[in-house]
Amino acid sequence: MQFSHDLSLKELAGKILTEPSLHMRFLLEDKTRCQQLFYQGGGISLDLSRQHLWEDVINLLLKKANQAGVQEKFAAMMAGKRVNKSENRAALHSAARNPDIPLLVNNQNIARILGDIHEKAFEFSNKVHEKKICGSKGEPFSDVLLLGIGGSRLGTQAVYEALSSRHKNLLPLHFLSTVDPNAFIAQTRKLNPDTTLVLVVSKSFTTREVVDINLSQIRNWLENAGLRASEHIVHITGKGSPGDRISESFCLEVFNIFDFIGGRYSVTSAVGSLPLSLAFGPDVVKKLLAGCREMDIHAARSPADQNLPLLAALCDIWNGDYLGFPAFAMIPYSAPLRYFPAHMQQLYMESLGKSLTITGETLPHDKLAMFCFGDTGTDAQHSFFQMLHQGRALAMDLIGVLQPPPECRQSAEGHKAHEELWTHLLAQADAFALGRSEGRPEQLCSGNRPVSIITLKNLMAEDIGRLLAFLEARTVYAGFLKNLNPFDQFGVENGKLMATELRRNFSKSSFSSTGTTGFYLKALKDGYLTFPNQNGTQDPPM
Ligand SMILES: O=P(O)(O)OC[C@H]1O[C@H](O)[C@H](O)[C@@H](O)[C@@H]1O
Repeated sequence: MQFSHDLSLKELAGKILTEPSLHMRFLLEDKTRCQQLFYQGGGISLDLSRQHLWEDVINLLLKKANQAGVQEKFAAMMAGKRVNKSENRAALHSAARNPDIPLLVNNQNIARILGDIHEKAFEFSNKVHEKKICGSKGEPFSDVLLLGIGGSRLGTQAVYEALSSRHKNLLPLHFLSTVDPNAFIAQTRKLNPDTTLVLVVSKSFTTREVVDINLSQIRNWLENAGLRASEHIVHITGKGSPGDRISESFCLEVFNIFDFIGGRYSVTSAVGSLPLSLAFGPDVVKKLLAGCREMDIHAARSPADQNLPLLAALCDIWNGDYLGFPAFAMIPYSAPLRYFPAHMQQLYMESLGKSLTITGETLPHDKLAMFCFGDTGTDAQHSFFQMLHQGRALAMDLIGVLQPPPECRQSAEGHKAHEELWTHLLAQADAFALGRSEGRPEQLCSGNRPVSIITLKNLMAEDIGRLLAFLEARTVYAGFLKNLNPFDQFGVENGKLMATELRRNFSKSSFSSTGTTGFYLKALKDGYLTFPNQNGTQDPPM
């Protein structure tokens, strides 16, 4: 790429979109380039060869990272500095996986405090498994129902599903998040209240859906079955929250989480360690934490040009801010990873969905973070991939798992299925990159879509920990590169405030709310029988 010397990232981006010789199909012919863009670290690999990258671009991106001081900021985060400026808090999710290395913040060893809570969770889980803690009728627990939403549910569910494929499930976990009564009915229908342990996970313990509606429905469900609800309910909540200051007559046990670990970063706090140790036993959780720790160390200590989460974040900045891709799709070619895209949606978009920098500048529209969405392969190929091949171009993350499930060792069909899965992953990666230049006009594909391939060795707890911590560190690095605060979420508050006002109107039967909102409130108040209409009059009952 001779001409690229002395050009800025913006000028290079302009060339990429107009210069035919820079099409991915030519870049991929350069084997040395491909080797250089294949990275390993923290127990995973990251293949950036199908990105619009070559040495000069990488160097300019690394220079940008250096100027922004992102590695210093990352180190400050891990050391407990108050990197969450708007809330004046530290962001110490990494301390939750490193209990043996003291981390002193305000004369308190935070790592030990978090480690002791894990120990308490492990002890509690062991007692449940040993049937020393049972339901109020004396029956051993057979199921765990987790009430929680957003960061208090998504990460744990993603990890639970992933671990279920390789680790023995001692107790099944069920999840109830939304306030929709259909969800409550569907979940409780399949559970026996006598043998159900309920974990209420809410950092604030003020989230209406969880602690006001679903928890009271669950209490009634337990009490109507003749049980003492308090002996079936455990709180996982913020230190000092309303759920922490509760008397023993209300719940069996309280496990604390802290304001220095945000919800979407909280899987490796008690938010995940208690449900996951109930589900798989403490040893599996310890391995999950060890996998996270390995990636945390890689993310904190590797030089920038070998640092996988930082390189992935730089790629996000390059694709979004310079090349103008509006979104990236995360596609795990692995059914057990099916909830990771949902977890990443919250992690990435709640962390980076902001337009004001830490220093108060407004980001221009074309510098806002990309959307993130996803689904599993090969299913996604048969739903929305058509658009990605020939419609609006996006960036893609394809995630593959090297080793097939152990059951496949004895089965030729199983091996064949695993190879077929990888064939699809690689075929899609190449199809997005190379496109199709021969055939009828409607068959042509322009290609040149950026794709990263992330590979895990297996789906053991350590592998899942590495992936989890990689996604977290990549998100944090992207936030630091954009000079955003990746740890607050004030936008979410606005919807909550609006709901408070509507709830008030609803209870006063006041239907003068904005626009058509009053029509809906009235229709609901009228007994759910009619569609809302403009006149406030009733349509005939359905
Ligand atoms: O754990 P809770 O306090 O119930 O909060 C649950 C969720 O609430 C809000 O929607 C926040 O935006 C999320 O970050 C948080 O994870």
